[in-house]
Amino acid sequence: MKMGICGTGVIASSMATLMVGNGVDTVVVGRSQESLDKCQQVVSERFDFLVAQDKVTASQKAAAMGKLTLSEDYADLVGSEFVLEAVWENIPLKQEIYGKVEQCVGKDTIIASATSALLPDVISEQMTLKERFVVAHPIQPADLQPIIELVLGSETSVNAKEKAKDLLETVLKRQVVLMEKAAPGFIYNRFQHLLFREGLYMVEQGIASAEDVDKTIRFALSKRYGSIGLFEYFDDVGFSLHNVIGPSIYPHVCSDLHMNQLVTDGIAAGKTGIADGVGMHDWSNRDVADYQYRKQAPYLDGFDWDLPESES
Ligand SMILES: NC(=O)c1ccc[n+]([C@@H]2O[C@H](COP(=O)([O-])OP(=O)(O)OC[C@H]3O[C@@H](n4cnc5c(N)ncnc54)[C@H](O)[C@@H]3O)[C@@H](O)[C@H]2O)c1
Ligand SMILES: O=C(O)[C@@H](O)[C@@H](O)[C@H](O)[C@@H](O)CO
Repeated sequence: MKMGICGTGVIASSMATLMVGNGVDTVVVGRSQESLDKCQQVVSERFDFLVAQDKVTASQKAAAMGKLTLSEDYADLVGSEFVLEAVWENIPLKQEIYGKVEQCVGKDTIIASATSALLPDVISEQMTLKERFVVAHPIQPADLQPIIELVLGSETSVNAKEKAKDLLETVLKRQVVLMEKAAPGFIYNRFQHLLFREGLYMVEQGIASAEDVDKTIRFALSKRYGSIGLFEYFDDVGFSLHNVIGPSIYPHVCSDLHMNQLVTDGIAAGKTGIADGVGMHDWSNRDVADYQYRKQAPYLDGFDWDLPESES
């Protein structure tokens, strides 16, 4: 089995880890040797983490890394069953990438975008064979988090849908959520960005601190919906109470259609998050390594890759 990835960033690196970790011959196409080397380093570090967690042996890591090919040449994608585009969330760039990929792969190759929110019909509009295009939206940490949202374009064929779903489920061991209709942000990001917007709004309005918003999401909302479904609880409480409570809240939540000022101010000030040491939190006195571990920990029990064994 051969797959390809276009891009060398956060998602490309984690999806490359997932692919080679499930025995897939994987070609990562990047725009510079420097970015490709960085991608390979991140994949190696991902495996080092899994070795440290006793999920992968050093021999299995070596076998998996042996399935990773780095290239600046799209022609090396030839023979891929599935090519994932994971470049910047920029429509013209994505469309440029698809044009390059289509010149190098067969007509039955699935071309997928990892886009967080963009509509498949919009980003695939310049493609020659739109019927083989899908959105396959992973969720961080993309190599461990099992859910992947599969979003079809209006011209995506039934064969392409079935092939994409099968590859994601049987080869990459994902739990596929197949959208009934394409909608910007799909399911996950529509909810996540509502949470982001409202949390930012509450901090801006002095209603709550970033710390208390985090605490409420972590220890109340996530705990509840980590074991029961949103609508299971909705039915548990019953429509009548929601019918009273909901409308007493709705007029007071943030309904802005633009990004919160806190964020645009932070970008202007170079205070954009962990990368800058300060964002909604001051990371100078927070344990980033602990945060990164907590981000992965929930998925380690379910780790079930078909790891390749070393030939040696
Ligand atoms: N970061 C996340 O949490 C996340 C989660 C799910 C989906 N996504 C989506 O995945 C995609 C990639 O996001 P990311 O977070 O990995 O971004 P990133 O910034 O980490 O990586 C973007 C990559 O695009 C590459 N790139 C830019 N121009 C290029 C070109 N001309 N040719 C080839 N490569 C080029 C960059 O070198 C970089 O490797 C986006 O569509 C994003 O919305 C991101
Ligand atoms: O949360 C994720 O992993 C993804 O849904 C991403 O698409 C990404 O984090 C965006 O939400 C960032 O705004």
